[in-house]
Amino acid sequence: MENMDQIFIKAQTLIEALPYIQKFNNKKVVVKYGGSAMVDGELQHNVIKDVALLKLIGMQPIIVHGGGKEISSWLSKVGKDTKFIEGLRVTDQDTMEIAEMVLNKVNKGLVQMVQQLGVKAVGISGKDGATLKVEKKLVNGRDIGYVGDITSVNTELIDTLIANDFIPIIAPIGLDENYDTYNINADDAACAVATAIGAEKLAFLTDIEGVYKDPEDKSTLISVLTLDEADDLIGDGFIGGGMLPKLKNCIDAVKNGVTRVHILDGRKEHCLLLEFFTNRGIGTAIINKGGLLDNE
Ligand SMILES: Nc1ncnc2c1ncn2[C@@H]1O[C@H](COP(=O)(O)OP(=O)(O)O)[C@@H](O)[C@H]1O
Ligand SMILES: CC(=O)N[C@@H](CCC(=O)OP(=O)(O)O)C(=O)O
Repeated sequence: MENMDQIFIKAQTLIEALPYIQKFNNKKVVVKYGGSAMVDGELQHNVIKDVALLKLIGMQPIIVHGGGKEISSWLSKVGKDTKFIEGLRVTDQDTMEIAEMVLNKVNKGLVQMVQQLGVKAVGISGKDGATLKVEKKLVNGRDIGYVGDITSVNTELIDTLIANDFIPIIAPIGLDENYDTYNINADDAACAVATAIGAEKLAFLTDIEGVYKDPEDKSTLISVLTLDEADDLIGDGFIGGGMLPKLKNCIDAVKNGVTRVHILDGRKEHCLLLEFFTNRGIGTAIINKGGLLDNE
């Protein structure tokens, strides 16, 4: 049984959250939920509970999800090799079909979890309502298949869902001008959506504490990165794998007016609540030089 001290600490935590709850009331926040932080069911339920809480206390959360690990696992089950170039999956037609099936499955699984908590959610992909239009993305001039570069975001469907109290849950698939299906890096999709809807916050949940100068050395975690510092880290080759598109998207999001962009460890219980509602910032915040830190 809880003693009075423990109950008092809980009450204090709620009071500490009050100014943030007021500040973010009715504000749109995009949560990019990466496949690396989806690896077990309990973890997913915890993340989804936090997002549902954001909604119930008056914020407008939008989830953009990945599922890269699950796509790779299904590709290997059917005996298909998978290859990444600069953090992007080389996507031929068969890979596209499997990626779409897996992302739709992940999407509906997340919808199910939100609904189970008594909060309304609708799962869509970028194809629905032509939300995400793309053109073929070239990597250093190289064609890597059906990988889309977002050319426009039609926010009509997202806005309608928010206006009707649903949490939109978006899978990173888009259509090109010929209505062909394209695979979109989920970080690209989250950044484009956050920018288009004028989100106040964008939080990337991944499987690492934040950006490290040296990922092998846990003492090199960077808590705040200005845009110039982030550019330098990329230029100096400190950033690899899936962190590369993520950090590039953080830079773009800040440049395009999203004031608070964070990379958080989605494996850490309640990382969203800790970042949003306490003055103990966690993970890496990417800010404009001179920009306010999240919880200032
Ligand atoms: N400098 C760095 N700091 C942090 N992570 C890095 C860095 N360089 C490469 N990474 C890798 O990027 C990964 C995160 O990207 P990714 O696996 O695509 O996540 P998600 O599926 O959440 O989008 C980390 O697990 C880490 O291995
Ligand atoms: C083009 C491209 O790379 N698309 C990604 C889409 C899913 C994704 O980005 O998932 P995570 O956020 O879990 O990495 C892929 O096929 O893996």
